[in-house]
Amino acid sequence: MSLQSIKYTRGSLEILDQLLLPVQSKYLPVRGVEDGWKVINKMQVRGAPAIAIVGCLSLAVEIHPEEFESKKSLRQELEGKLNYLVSARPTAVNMKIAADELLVLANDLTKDDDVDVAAMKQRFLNATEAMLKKDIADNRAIGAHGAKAILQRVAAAAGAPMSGPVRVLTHCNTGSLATAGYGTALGVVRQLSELGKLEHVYCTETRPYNQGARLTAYELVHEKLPATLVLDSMVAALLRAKNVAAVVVGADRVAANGDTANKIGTYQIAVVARHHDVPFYVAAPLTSIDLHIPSGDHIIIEERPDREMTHVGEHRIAAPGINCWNPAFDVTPASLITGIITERGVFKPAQLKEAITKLLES
Ligand SMILES: CSC[C@H]1O[C@H](OP(=O)(O)O)[C@H](O)[C@@H]1O
Repeated sequence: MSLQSIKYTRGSLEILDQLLLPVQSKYLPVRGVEDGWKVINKMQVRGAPAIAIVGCLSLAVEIHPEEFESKKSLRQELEGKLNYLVSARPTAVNMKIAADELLVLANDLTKDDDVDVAAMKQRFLNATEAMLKKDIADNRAIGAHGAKAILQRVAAAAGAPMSGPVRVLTHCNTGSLATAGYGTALGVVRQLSELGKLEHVYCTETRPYNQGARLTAYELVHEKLPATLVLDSMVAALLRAKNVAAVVVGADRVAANGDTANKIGTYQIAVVARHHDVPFYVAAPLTSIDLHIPSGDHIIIEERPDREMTHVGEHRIAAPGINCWNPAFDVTPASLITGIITERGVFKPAQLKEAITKLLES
């Protein structure tokens, strides 16, 4: 069993085909941007951070063997292919943010007379490769901030100086299979476990792609964490019966006001959590936060093929001819979010824009 979603050395990229998990662990070669776009669009690799990393590394492996006649021609190639990669899936912002940052780098290097075209290509390759280590470091920081925030919140609610082990609920897959490693919301779960403070983690099935049943359960079993799979329809009954201390989920795009687009079903979990007075946290790196949009109303929600709902593999489970609505994400309003856990700290939605702006300026 492997939890490494991405295998990369300079000139070579492979991704773990997540459509085959948990039954088969198979790596696919990604030889360039066309392959990168396809494996992202087909969700053979998925997860907001992993999408950006695989997209950018697919460009890196494509340009690695190429010689460019000028910096201008290299920059033009980079811009066209980065924009193409952004189109693979519209909701997660990470690929767009990565593309914008790499284009700023390409423009700066184009203008720098002390940098020749070979050096410019090397600098670009270095920048894409740095995303792998940075993502894992960010996730460990998210895990630490998130575990501390949840334990402090639980202790305060109990009027106790410290919290004992807690039960948490998570949705979809936000672990090593959605990132370069460790995970975001699942990174918080891992950190709680490392602190000896994880009594139990519940993961939802997450229909129709079943990221929870197929991927999160795979990760949790692999690491022998105390975990139980629940159906998406069980969340209200779970929060009523099982003393869940907190909900922690991932994000695909967080708007400036804290509204958060995440896997379909997240919104109704947040509503149920509010009804049961269970704190609801979003765990997301700064690379998932889009300060360019004021609210969740501006987030494009990807709609995916009906077949993802009507079939499980080759087996039809829905009546032929029935209409389907298959949005891959929904938007949870900031009013239902207790805190947004990032690698730079935990922020209330109302604090987010000012706090992140200051961090980005510093
Ligand atoms: C850290 S992954 C963030 C996010 O991405 C997943 O969506 P998908 O599986 O469609 O790529 C899910 O919404 C996770 O919460």
